[in-house]
Amino acid sequence: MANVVQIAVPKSNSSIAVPTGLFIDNEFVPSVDSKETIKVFNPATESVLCEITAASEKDIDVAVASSRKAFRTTWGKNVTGVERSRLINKLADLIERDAQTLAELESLNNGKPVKVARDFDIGDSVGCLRYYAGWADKITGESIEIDRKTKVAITHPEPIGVCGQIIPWNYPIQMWAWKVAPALAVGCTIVMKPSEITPLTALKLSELVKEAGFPPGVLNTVPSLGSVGGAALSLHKDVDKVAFTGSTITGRKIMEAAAKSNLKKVSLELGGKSPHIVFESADIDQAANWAALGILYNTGQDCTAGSRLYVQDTIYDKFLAVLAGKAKELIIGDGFDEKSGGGPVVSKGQYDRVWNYIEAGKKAGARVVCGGEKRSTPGYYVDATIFADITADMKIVQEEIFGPVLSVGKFHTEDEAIALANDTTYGLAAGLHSTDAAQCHRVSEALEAGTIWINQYNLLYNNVPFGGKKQSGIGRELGRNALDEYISVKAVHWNYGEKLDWPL
Ligand SMILES: NC(=O)C1=CN([C@@H]2O[C@H](COP(=O)(O)OP(=O)(O)OC[C@H]3O[C@@H](n4cnc5c(N)ncnc54)[C@H](O)[C@@H]3O)[C@@H](O)[C@H]2O)C=CC1
Ligand code: BAL
Repeated sequence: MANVVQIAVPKSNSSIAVPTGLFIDNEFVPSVDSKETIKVFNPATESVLCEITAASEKDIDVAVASSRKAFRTTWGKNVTGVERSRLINKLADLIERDAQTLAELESLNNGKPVKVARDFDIGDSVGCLRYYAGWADKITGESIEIDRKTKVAITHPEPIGVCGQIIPWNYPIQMWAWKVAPALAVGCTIVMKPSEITPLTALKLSELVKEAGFPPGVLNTVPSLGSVGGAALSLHKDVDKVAFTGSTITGRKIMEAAAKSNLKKVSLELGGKSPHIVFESADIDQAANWAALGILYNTGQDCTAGSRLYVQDTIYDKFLAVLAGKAKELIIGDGFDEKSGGGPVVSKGQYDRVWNYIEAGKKAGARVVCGGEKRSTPGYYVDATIFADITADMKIVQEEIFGPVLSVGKFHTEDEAIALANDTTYGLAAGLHSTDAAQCHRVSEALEAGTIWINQYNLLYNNVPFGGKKQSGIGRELGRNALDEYISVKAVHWNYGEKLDWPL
């Protein structure tokens, strides 16, 4: 297999050179013991883009050993926060320099529009790296008073060690940045396993990690099947922490593997079935804009997708009509077409999964307000689909779909809205629209979710923590809180004056 493949960029005469090997010790290398490859597809055309090396369990061992060596020698506690900050900022600069190419590659592999990948995913990722670069030299411990005459305790926030990072396919670059930035800022080393569905930008970013000047082994990249590389990382006895974003079912497997192996620290950012409530006092046009964004952004392939919408009965019909109009306005099309606001879903597997849910919704008797019909052209496209008059027992109301499929129901009282919203095993996010300030406060207090949006939806900021309650996850990403996920606090007790009388 070629070490580098050239991937043609549509509507241009250019191509993007993508390394196909495993990135270990700052070099692209073949597997040590396997000839397995991963076929990478373009979801807009259903065609194969290239084949890349699939890491085996032995390759994971090699990558972990390399990251351990770097942790003990060139990174970890061997490098100052100022230097870590400088390197992370340099990496951010290089990503910003290559934003257009990275966005085109992201679009080719994931389907999302180039402009969305460039201006949102990559723009946000650069900001994320810079935010954590700012933290790198400000991670301090404290001195704790015990007895001023004799003793003090000092805490040292130490990097936890070698981190396995397992990321999904819905935001391949952004999830990479959310994981990599705080880990590097603290001084951890990383074995990154991108999704087997979207590994290309993680490989391209690895070139920039080397160019930025990070020592070999600080960040290794090992594309692999989840059941091979992901499982091996989770079970590895020399991995100190696994950070994961993906499905709840896989999150559960990772926790089990951590428990069975070395009790490594685990942080999980999992699925959701997030409720979005519109009260009668809301600005209807604005609430409809946010509700449309909530379910259609990234073609609904978003852990925070506002996939259950509850509208007060007094405005239900009017709101549905406005919302359906907004949903039809968004163009879901080719990622290289400037007019597209959304692309295809990521894969044949995801396409089939989403259509199974749409069929289940129809069968269960939910009313189709818009969408719900397949296109006859190639590409894994799913048009915005809104189901109304839902009931709580329907599969489309209970389960995460991860596509542009919205379930809408009505409520009469505030208490009823809260009960419907919280009737889920998930707890990632929730939204509400109201112009009654007391109601905004009351309802946001009552909603069981890690993120609540009031009169907006789906906006996240690098300096605000993000994560789930209930079965949506453990731990927090973004903000200062994410640093704690990569830190092990050491307490040093220092005696400079107390004499111990013996025996007791
Ligand atoms: N919370 C989120 O952002 C995401 C949620 N999902 C949900 O999961 C559904 C299924 O998508 P999948 O791609 O199958 O998700 P998944 O959770 O299986 O995949 C996410 C990552 O986990 C890895 N993985 C898979 N099995 C593993 C294992 N046994 N041990 C360790 N790592 C493993 C995969 O290789 C990938 O890198 C989606 O339809 C969606 O509902 C999927 C991706 C992201
Ligand atoms: N939108 C938050 C990141 C995620 O979907 O995984």
